Amino acid sequence: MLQAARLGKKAGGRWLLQEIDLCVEKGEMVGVLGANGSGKSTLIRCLTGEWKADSGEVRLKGERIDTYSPKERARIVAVLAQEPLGEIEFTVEEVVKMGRYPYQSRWSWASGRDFDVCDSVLRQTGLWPMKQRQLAELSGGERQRVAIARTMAQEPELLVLDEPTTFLDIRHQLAILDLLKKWQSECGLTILIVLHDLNLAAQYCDRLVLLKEGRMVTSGVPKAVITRERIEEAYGVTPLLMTHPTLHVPQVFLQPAKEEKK
Ligand SMILES: Nc1ncnc2c1ncn2[C@@H]1O[C@H](COP(=O)(O)OP(=O)(O)OP(=O)(O)O)[C@@H](O)[C@H]1O
Repeated sequence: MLQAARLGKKAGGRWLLQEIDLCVEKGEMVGVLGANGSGKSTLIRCLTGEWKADSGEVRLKGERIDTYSPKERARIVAVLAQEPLGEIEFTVEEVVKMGRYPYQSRWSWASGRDFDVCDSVLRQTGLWPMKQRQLAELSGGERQRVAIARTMAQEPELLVLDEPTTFLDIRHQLAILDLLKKWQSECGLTILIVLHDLNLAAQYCDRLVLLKEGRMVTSGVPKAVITRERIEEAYGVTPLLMTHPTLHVPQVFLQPAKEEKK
């Protein structure tokens, strides 16, 4: 579905990203991890064609990403950026309908299918009861759910999300990740997701990619990536690791720095 070879990005006279080789297979959920400033958003921007790479290349379904028109690309890839939706003057339903723009031409606005898809997405995301409300009236977490619903209405083959759970409480974090997982298994959706929560990443992702200072430290199944050595290397903290009692994936426990004995 998505492939990067020796990908690099430069800005302000330095390399933000270097030598990234990555392959995301159809139907996989791949998590991108790394400390603040390690290059996760830069990687996402280059992989989705928002930024042009300065070295290497990105291929989407075998074709170079820069050969797609924006509308062609939007029928394959939906992106949920890190910046939340602002307090724009639209209703929830209107924002979700914006997700249908790649399927509409100048001459044909919304069709019956566009309405059906939007209704189904509003119901699946629990937004149906608030569909007539103005976005400006919603909480940050509710607005985030609307943003996710808009990407779902786009019916992409590849969904790219940059920290989608940031503003959500634990119930809504799980609800959104469960919804993504259901969508992945029922429709063969491919997901690339930046997550700060290592435990959720281990629970939901098939594979993980760990970045440090713009380079890939390691990639692989959660058990291979979330190890004491790798976490220490990437984040500079020493975690306690245990295995999740039912899911059998690694889980990270943090501990305060020990005070020196006087
Ligand atoms: N347009 C830009 N010009 C110059 N430097 C940039 C630009 N955008 C990002 N950077 C720098 O590139 C590095 C990686 O930034 P990026 O946003 O990709 O990190 P991140 O891993 O997503 O961080 P966070 O977890 O804080 O969101 C940072 O040092 C950042 O300051």
